[in-house]
Amino acid sequence: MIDVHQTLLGLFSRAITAAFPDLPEAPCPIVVSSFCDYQCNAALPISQFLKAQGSAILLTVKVANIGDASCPNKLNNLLTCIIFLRARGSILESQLSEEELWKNATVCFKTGTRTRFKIRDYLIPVRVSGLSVSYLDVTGHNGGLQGSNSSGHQKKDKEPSMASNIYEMIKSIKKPPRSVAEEIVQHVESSDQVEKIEIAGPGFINIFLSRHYAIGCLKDILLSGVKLPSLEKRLRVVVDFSSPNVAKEMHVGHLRSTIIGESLSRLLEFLGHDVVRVNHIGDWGTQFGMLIAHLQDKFPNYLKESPPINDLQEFYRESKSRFDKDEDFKKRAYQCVVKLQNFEPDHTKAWKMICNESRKEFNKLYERLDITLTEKGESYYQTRMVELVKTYADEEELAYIPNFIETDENGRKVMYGHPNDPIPLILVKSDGGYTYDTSDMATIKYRVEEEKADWIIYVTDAGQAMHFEILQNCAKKIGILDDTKVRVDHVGFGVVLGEDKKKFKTRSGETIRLADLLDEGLRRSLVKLKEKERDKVLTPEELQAAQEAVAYGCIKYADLMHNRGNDYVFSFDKMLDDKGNTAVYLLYAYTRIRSIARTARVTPQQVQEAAATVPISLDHDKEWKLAKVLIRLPEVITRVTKSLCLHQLCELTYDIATAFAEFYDNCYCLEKDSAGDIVKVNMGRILLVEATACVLRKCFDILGLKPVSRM
Ligand SMILES: NC(=[NH2+])NCCC[C@H](N)C(=O)O
Repeated sequence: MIDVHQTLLGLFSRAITAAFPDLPEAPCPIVVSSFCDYQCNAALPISQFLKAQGSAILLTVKVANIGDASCPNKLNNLLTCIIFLRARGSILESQLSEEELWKNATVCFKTGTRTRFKIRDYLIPVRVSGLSVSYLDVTGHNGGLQGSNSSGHQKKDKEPSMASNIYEMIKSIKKPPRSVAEEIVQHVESSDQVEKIEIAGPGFINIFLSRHYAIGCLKDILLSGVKLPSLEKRLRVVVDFSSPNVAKEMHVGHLRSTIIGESLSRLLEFLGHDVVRVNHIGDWGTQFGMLIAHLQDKFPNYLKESPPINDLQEFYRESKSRFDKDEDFKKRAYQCVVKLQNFEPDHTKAWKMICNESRKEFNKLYERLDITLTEKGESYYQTRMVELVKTYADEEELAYIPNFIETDENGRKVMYGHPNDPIPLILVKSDGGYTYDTSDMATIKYRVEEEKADWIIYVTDAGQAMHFEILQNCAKKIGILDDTKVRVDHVGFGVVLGEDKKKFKTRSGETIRLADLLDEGLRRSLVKLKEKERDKVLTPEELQAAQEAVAYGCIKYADLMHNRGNDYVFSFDKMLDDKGNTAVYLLYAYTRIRSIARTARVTPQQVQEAAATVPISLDHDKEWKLAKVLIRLPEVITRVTKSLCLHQLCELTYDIATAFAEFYDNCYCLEKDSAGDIVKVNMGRILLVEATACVLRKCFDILGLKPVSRM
């Protein structure tokens, strides 16, 4: 499967270059294209809007015939445009906050010439699916397409002046838009994907996707699976996620990191990258001093006999309270840290025991949620931290290298990566100990130099954004990181809230144990299944598989479907609803799809044979609509690779399920006689159904949902 959207933009990019060879050799963010069927043209207000942003606009390419027609035609250009920007503003997503978008939207509205609407009244409820906004490089520079701005690699400083120059050039073409459009269309190479191109109104280009092409594409899916073209360059990607802390509790924040990190890893693996999934657990640091000291007191025989610590969190609380109250204990705790950091054998053994207890708990959770991770915690970097500090923060050595590190008024060795950084990175505490910063600095060095990472992704709560920003700045400054060679992303996420919109806690105000949360999910999903009397229909094995798929699937999906930057409200009631955008709805859609071939008694073998000979049926509107959603998968994957926002893939998955539901309601795959016996099987449609199952399964796989055939 290829990214049709990109391909079409490439096609037009080349056509524009051919039609206007004098346009300067520079990337020019110009074109807005919409994958949309509706009538309204959004060109004018979008142009105004983008021009105000300093972008040059040549023309709007409207890719018609893809997507759905849910956008009411009556709305005028202006409204359409704003809905459009709001619905899928990939340009805006990374540049403008929602608030700024609204500000601009209003400006746009005010400068428009049409009737005034109360924009907000119209906008919010409209769901415009199947729209995309992209930059198009007019000149073919950079191989034709300018990546979206969200990758962070764009040379932002050059852009505005370049864009306005180009804008001037474009104005100097001095042709009416319609003849500009005609000229461009004349230069479009013939393409498999395009059925026809029409010029509409004052000069909008409408591209109609070819059904023949779509049929071929779906047939490929049936015959060789959902596959993407091979990568230009396979990257080594370190995804640092989950990363709970030993002995402290693993909380919902870690759950989010685990879910998002796992899905991102799956997505990047699907693309063909070499993904290293790292669990950077907090298994080092001063808290181990008190834990070891407490272990020695509580289980003096620990070296001979494994201590029965069954509640590690309670153990942590006990040692913490001793540490806070008892000066002698505190002193001993500090000595233990020093011994541990010097790898003294008995202390190392005690430390290992404590870590093992934690690890058992973590692993149970990973197993339940089907998470794959390799542990390489903070402790792994101990000798590298020593080395790092020696190289960059040693008093004697400092004479020989540029003076990056300073000693602050508290006697800490600190470093500013950028003069604007509000706080420094703390490499060495006043007592000589290392910090979270020190270990992350040593880690980034290790990942670049030894792990040979091309891309490092940190998945943590948004609260750590500043830490990673400063870390990157410092790493660049001392030459550990070259950000033109290594891409670094902090994938931040918001807080999980309870239904009362406050921090997610138990009724009595304690942090929720993740194992309890999963158990509760299982309990509730079983209740739901029983309400529907599924226990009477399914075998015990099927029932259990459904129960787990629903419980774990709904927790994961509820997390992933929200824009990760926002806080989200954890509600079992909402996530277990079988109507609306939930895992339950999607899982049911999948079982329904699976049941069609089963009812028709068409075997997988027969599907394969038919795929090679019978044409897939795409004549009916609803068939066509479903097909168009299915072939958007590569486009969405590309987008998520840039934004690292998985809700975009959730949206597509939901779009597929709803397009399928419409198709299913309108198009019979089987014809039955009055006795209920099948008299005819529409194989062309069965093939479409099976292709839908393939694409949906791929989406499920990335999102961590387990498809079940019966539920
Ligand atoms: N390299 C990193 N800093 N990874 C993230 C670690 C997350 C940390 N253990 C926490 O619980 O907040």
